[in-house]
Amino acid sequence: MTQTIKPLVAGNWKMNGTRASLEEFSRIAAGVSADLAAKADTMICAPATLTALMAAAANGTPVQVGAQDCHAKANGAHTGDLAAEMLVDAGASAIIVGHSERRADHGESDSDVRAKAEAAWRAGVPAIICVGETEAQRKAGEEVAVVSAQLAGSIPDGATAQNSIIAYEPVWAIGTGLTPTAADVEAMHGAMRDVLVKRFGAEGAAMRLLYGGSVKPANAAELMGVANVDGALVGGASLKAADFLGILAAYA
Ligand SMILES: O=C[C@H](O)COP(=O)(O)O
Repeated sequence: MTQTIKPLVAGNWKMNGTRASLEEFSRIAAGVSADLAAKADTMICAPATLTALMAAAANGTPVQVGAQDCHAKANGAHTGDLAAEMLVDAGASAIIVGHSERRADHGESDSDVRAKAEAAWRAGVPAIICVGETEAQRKAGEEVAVVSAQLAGSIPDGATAQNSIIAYEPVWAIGTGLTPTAADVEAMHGAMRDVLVKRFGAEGAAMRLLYGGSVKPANAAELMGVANVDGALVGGASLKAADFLGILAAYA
């Protein structure tokens, strides 16, 4: 296990939440004790409409606020899009890029994801770069090859443990209640670590590798205890303080 890496448990609220949901966020923030914060970093990646409000609510708490996507460019005629700089200005301290829902819904390629990761760096925050195979790819035994290719194409040169966090999210495990076995997660995260060390050396060895896909309080301790799993990217269970704090209890 990569014991020296401080884990990160990041929630991804996806397209959920209005101003009324800030109460739930405040319950999350209130539940992260100083003791827990010393053991694991915590973050909620807000919908863009809530970034600034959530960042204000997070002020003085250990919980960071992240964003879920950004445009590759810093400004310009891109109606409806948001630059990384704008999200950081609103209070985001990290930006998810390449989530499988973006790849599927918006046709984002590895090179698009790479450009967005560079945009996050340009804005001064780490990119949370997502990869993961589909069910068909896993059934075909292609999962390591698929994820390795995504890592090669989506992570820019110059990635460090400070500017990049990698999230492995098998597409078939997202929102389904299905998870890979601990042995499957260990095999994948080990393979990812090898790829990262080969390309980035000590920085790759120190990079945080998150697991995402149906992480719940009931399975968090097992999944977070797997070698080379340095935290989680949590979707549905991050919307409820009790569930998110239940996942964090894996680090208590
Ligand atoms: O970004 C989070 C992942 O897509 C996981 O979502 P989930 O926890 O609802 O399965």
